[in-house]
Amino acid sequence: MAMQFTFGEGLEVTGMLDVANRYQGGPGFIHGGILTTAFDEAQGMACMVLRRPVVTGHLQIDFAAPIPLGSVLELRARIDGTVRRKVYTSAEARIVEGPFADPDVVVATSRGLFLTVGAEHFDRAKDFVDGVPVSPHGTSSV
Ligand SMILES: CCCCCCCCCCCCCCCC(=O)SCCNC(=O)CCNC(=O)[C@H](O)C(C)(C)COP(=O)(O)OP(=O)(O)OC[C@H]1O[C@@H](n2cnc3c(N)ncnc32)[C@H](O)[C@@H]1OP(=O)(O)O
Repeated sequence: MAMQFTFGEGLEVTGMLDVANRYQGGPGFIHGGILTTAFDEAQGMACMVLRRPVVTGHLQIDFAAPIPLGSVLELRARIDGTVRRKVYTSAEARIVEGPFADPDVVVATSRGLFLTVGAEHFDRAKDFVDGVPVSPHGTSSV
């Protein structure tokens, strides 16, 4: 998605997303799944301070306002707390450039539970991680 991330003071991470035309859902607006992916990325990135791999266990998005194509979204994400392997995160999105830009208005929010995992979690994928997965028909399955 080519998001740009910066690590601020404390535990907050800021991600920027250009809402490109290819991210369209309904006519003129971002697809909800794209916005969900952006939150997943931002909140996953916020977990990097733990210096352990994490995966998303649960993600809950509140779509508060439509987000137009051509805008620039700022997502601020952070860790709210940890319990054992559970990492509780949250994030908000604001339109900071382009159509409907207003840095005081939160257009979407997210709460996510991430789980720290060991290397064995990804070991199971080692046979198909080297390159694009291929179907039995020899074509990309992505
Ligand atoms: C060195 C640094 C590396 C950095 C590296 C670079 C990173 C650069 C950032 C990139 C950012 C990308 C961010 C995208 C990240 C994905 O998109 S990951 C892909 C999507 N997610 C997945 O594929 C996960 C699939 N699910 C699973 O593999 C397993 O269900 C999980 C999540 C690992 C959990 O399984 P498990 O390890 O067996 O966990 P389990 O022991 O059952 O439960 C542990 C605890 O979590 C709770 N729990 C587990 N699942 C859930 C759930 N879904 N809901 C609520 N509670 C749950 C349990 O109740 C339990 O709670 P406690 O008993 O401790 O109170």
